Amino acid sequence: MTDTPSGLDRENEARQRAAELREELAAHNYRYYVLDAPVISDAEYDKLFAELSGLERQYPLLVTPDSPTQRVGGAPLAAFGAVRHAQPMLSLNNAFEEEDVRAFDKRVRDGLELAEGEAVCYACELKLDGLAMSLRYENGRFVQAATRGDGQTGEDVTANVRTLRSLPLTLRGAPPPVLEVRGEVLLLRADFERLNDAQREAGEKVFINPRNAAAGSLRQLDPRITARRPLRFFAYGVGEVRVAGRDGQIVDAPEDAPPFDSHIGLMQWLAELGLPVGRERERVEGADGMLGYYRRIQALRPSLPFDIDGVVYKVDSLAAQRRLGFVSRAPRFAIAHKFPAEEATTELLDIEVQVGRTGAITPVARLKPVFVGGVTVTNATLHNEDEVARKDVRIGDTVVVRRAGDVIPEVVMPVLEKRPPSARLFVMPTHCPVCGSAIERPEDESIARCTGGLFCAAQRKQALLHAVQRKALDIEGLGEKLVDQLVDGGRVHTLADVFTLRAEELAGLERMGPKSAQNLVAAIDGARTPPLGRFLFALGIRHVGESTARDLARHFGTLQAVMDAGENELLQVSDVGPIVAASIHRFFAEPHNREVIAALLGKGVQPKPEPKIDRMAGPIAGKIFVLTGTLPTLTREEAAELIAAAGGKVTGSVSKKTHYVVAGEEAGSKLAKARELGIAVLDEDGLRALLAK
Ligand SMILES: NC(=O)c1ccc[n+]([C@@H]2O[C@H](COP(=O)([O-])OP(=O)(O)OC[C@H]3O[C@@H](n4cnc5c(N)ncnc54)[C@H](O)[C@@H]3O)[C@@H](O)[C@H]2O)c1
Ligand SMILES: [Zn+2]
Repeated sequence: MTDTPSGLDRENEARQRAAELREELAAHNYRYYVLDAPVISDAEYDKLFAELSGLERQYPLLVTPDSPTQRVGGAPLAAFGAVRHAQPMLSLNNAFEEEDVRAFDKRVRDGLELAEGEAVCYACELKLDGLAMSLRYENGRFVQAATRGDGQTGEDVTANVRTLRSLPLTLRGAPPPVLEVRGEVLLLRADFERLNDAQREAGEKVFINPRNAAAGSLRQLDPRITARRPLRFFAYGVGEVRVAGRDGQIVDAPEDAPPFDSHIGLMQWLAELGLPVGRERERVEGADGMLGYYRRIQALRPSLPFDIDGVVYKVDSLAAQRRLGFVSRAPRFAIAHKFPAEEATTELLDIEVQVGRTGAITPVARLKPVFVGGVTVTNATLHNEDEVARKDVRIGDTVVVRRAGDVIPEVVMPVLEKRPPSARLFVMPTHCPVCGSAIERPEDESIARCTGGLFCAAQRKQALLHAVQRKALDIEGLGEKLVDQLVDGGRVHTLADVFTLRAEELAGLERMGPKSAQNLVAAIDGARTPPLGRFLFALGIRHVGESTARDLARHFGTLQAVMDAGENELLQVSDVGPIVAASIHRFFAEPHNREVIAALLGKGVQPKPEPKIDRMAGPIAGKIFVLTGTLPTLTREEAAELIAAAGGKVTGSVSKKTHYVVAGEEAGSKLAKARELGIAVLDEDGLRALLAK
């Protein structure tokens, strides 16, 4: 039996596998589209889908009409009335790699029979990650809303969609007799967080992601529930359109009487009718144009107010779109270029605990390595004990892991269907795994802490790493590995010891050569005169973040003055409340802390006093700034520091209270928001001019 399988055997095998895949995909479709309760990640689904498409390409006879590759979505839920779409609602083909985009451009050019040098114009859009919706307007009035369903027949969700505040019930301008608008219904990320908080509080099920929450909210049998969820709609196309023709007859658009002849023109027209249309739209030329757009949006993705799972490219000319036409389940003139998935499922191998700088014990999930959000993830935070219990995550579970933008990867939830009988509950250890001290959890707090304090090497290491980070003393080259060696070797006990390190002894350590040892000593020397605010931040006083530290420095002027301040004096500082004041006071009352500070001063560390400023003077005093995008010469921290030094305040998000938005290159949604609210927008020069006043 050394023969390779015959062609027939292989085809039989392929037939069997294709049947399996079809069945599996159909089950996932049902869970995803009908129940809004998927059990595998989109990336895994896409993999199965690609496997089936591959088999069907290889053995075209295996294609069945009911194959998921030939159809869209899932069957409509019978509880809703059925709506037959006047024009089918299709899906999109996917591109994952650059080559896929180039191949798409080639297919389009071939389809349009273009000559070598002729480029195609594409309309590029965000691929909104919500659910597809068709809205029907007759003579400018909203009459019906339907989900995509299986593409031919959708669910009648008119009563629910009527509750969307962002949707016009009457169109503006000169609406046509019949207009079917196609678009996406979604929840903004912030609204999703709020919704989940509320669900949690009410002890109800939390949603995996905004898409899932939007789908669940929309397909409610009780419109009053939908009404309470702030769903948004963004248009990206049309279905049936009938306009008044030249001689007053009602005709199909755009063939006979186009009020628009390009996709971009169409979107413009929809916007003029008062419909919310997607943002960040761009017209580009050729494959390079599309790929450039992809990169710009990828950079913007974390700062967008909603989830997107890619971008969509559409041939801009509607005449060209008609010539290209459709394949079974998707148009030939468009393609979705997907971003790396932000969610994936993997196995939870173990739950360990990490000890933080203040002794906080964080359960951390050890995962079977999984590719998510563009990187391989092996650990994910579980926040705290209550969170583990609330999510009901167990060791041995298959879990959904999410890594969005630069955020720390997080375990979202277990896949209960896949829980093995051997799955174990997590038990919070009673003693610190690093120093053996008792772990305690005050009754009214969610965080358990190691009581070892300075005896706990884990806490000392974290405290050191905190002190030397860029925003504090900024000692480059003193990383985790080195701190581990210095603390474990007994060479460094407190921050003060760092300032006694010599190049010769450092050079002997693992991964250190004479050159890097010299550099590190130079970096340590350079950190001897930190601004007082950074020095205070470096001390790691509980509840004292970067900006509070700076406020303290400004208010008191010198280290001694801060150390001597009573709680009442501390309360005079802006944003310092009783808890923070008590924490600061307690910190400086602790003899050990005073000793460390004295030792630091003894080793030549001299915090630079910051000029006291009168927050009520100067043009910027009391003004609220938001920074966005990349400025030509200043880093974000530098700009923030300049603003703070002049008495302004920098916050993270744009609201009505914001006075100025400082925008650099690739500024995203914050800039748009500023424009929307009519807030003054400055570039770097503008900021400098304001500061110079
Ligand atoms: N996890 C699961 O079990 C499971 C099951 C089924 C499907 N899925 C996921 O759903 C995807 C397939 O779903 P699909 O068929 O809806 O395809 P899709 O979501 O990948 O793409 C088509 C949809 O994109 C939307 N869209 C967003 N922005 C758009 C724009 N600017 N222009 C045009 N359309 C835009 C439309 O709603 C359209 O229907 C799979 O790739 C998979 O990731 C997952
Ligand atoms: Zn400990």
